Amino acid sequence: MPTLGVNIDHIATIRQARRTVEPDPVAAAVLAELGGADGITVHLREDRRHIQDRDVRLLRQTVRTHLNLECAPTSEMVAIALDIKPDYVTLVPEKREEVTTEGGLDVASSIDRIGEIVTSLQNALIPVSLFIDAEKAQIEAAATMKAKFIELHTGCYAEAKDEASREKELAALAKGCEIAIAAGIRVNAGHGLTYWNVYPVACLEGMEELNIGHTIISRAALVGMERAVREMKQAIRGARD
Ligand SMILES: CC(=O)[C@@H](O)[C@H](O)COP(=O)(O)O
Ligand SMILES: NCC(=O)COP(=O)(O)O
Repeated sequence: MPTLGVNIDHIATIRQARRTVEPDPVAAAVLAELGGADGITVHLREDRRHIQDRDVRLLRQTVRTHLNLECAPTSEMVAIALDIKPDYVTLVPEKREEVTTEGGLDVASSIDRIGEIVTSLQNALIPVSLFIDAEKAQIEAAATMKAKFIELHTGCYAEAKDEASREKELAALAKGCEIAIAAGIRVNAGHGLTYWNVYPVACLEGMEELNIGHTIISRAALVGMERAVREMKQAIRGARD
């Protein structure tokens, strides 16, 4: 079974909605690890819409499992990664106006530019994962760059509208795993996975780690609601510890 990397971006989304100090993603990472997370993932976006530089620096010191820093392949982000030294870096595409990551990184069209970034990070002993679609040309480009990992983008699978399309997307992910593993690349996957659609992806041969965020943070907000209200009632009564 694959391991679970918990993406805590959207704890920071809630904090940034008020530009305050709570909820703290660093505290969320500790709780995620207590719950069994095998790794912590954060996406430091260029527009800093959720995770902040301070979060990544503190997480580097506090995460006890492994820290996966997702970032765009830009010189600013490479400099941050080289300074902070996460356990691995996942290069992802980024558009300022998008609501969430749309599609995988097109590494096949930028072998020289992205290959240089992969080499500089891996020379600094930071393994690189490339967040790509499960397409042969993209996987072969990742192999050319000698990236240690790929992360297969599961968004199309997650958004499939009917069973036939979901099966087609799952088959593409399975084929992607097969091609990558044959090329000596380790395989992770993520984006849009939920409690309801995760199992078939978890069963794919050779899948190492699933990075999951939004659905876990959403569920955490709901399963914690009753207790949070009870604690506020106690606080109003002056009875909170
Ligand atoms: C690359 C990826 O799938 C995650 O980083 C995801 O995008 C979560 O962050 P956002 O919600 O900011 O897109
Ligand atoms: N790389 C995918 C990720 O970290 C989490 O994506 P999501 O579960 O928030 O869609």
